Amino acid sequence: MTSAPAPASARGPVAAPPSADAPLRIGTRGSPLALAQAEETRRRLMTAHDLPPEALEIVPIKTTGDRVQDRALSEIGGKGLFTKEIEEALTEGRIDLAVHSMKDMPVEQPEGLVLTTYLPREDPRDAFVSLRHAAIAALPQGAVVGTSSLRRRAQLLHRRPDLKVVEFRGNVQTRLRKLEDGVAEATFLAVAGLRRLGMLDLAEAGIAPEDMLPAVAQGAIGIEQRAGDDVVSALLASLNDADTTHQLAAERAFLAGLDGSCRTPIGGYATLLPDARLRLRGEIIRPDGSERLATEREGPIADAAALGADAAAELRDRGGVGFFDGLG
Ligand SMILES: NCc1[nH]cc(CCC(=O)O)c1CC(=O)O
Repeated sequence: MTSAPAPASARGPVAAPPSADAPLRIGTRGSPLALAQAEETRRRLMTAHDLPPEALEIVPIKTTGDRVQDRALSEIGGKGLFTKEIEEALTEGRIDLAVHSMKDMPVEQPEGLVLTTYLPREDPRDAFVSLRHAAIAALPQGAVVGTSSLRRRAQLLHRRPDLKVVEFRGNVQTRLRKLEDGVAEATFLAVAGLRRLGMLDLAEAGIAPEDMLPAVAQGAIGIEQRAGDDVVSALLASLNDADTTHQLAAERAFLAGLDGSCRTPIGGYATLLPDARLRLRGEIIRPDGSERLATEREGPIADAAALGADAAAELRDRGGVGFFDGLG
């Protein structure tokens, strides 16, 4: 027996808007930065749908990356460290959507989950943070710099092979204390994170992308949901930023083409041009900074992903097998 396609409401009565009794649950990491990003998402949903704050519940979730504080992130392994537990909660229906720093998101999502919404991107640049020095160029010979990012480490050593890089983990407050304690002369943080935390005054000016190419998706917040959850899709639809979507399509295709993970120093940043075009800059750097390979693509935004994949293929060929070997 055949039947007509099920109407959209076949899953039950037409969903009521989120309310204090049945709030929309927003999953996030519990760090101050992650909570600020979840709050921004909540504010945007409240404004877009005229909802009271109680209709949107923020649910903090601890991830492996939050739990493991004593080892370098690159040792524990790859991307997904900050997303796995949150995605499990989403799949199991304990939350309705998840807010992520796109920089920490693997290029592929687990079965049944989709990234549907990018908020307007914040400043993508890295910030130089130091209590004594104004910029990288002002650091004395042999100075110690703290970072846990393989990309920043490799980029820095490429420019300044004399510097010594030490592992620097923890949240912004922890890292600042380390600077005060003299563990390092300087560190780097994303301008976007500092701004969202209201701590931008800590940083000297952001570093121009020409001098330190940002990580793929740095500064962008993405919202993940269950595929086919029409209620959540409808609530999120008006929040998506088209420019950010095009930038990330190019950058994430570039990362995917390089099989990027936390273990690989990769920079990728796309900017929009007039006439619906886009420019992607990408680079790979050996972990010790000894070699940097860079490329650029320009084309219509409709080809964003193809431009990213093409740039990655070029660098893969030029770098050859083993380019990323030799992690210190
Ligand atoms: N890996 C941690 C992380 N993930 C996203 C940000 C910053 C915010 C952003 O890029 O949107 C940070 C901290 C930092 O790099 O300073």
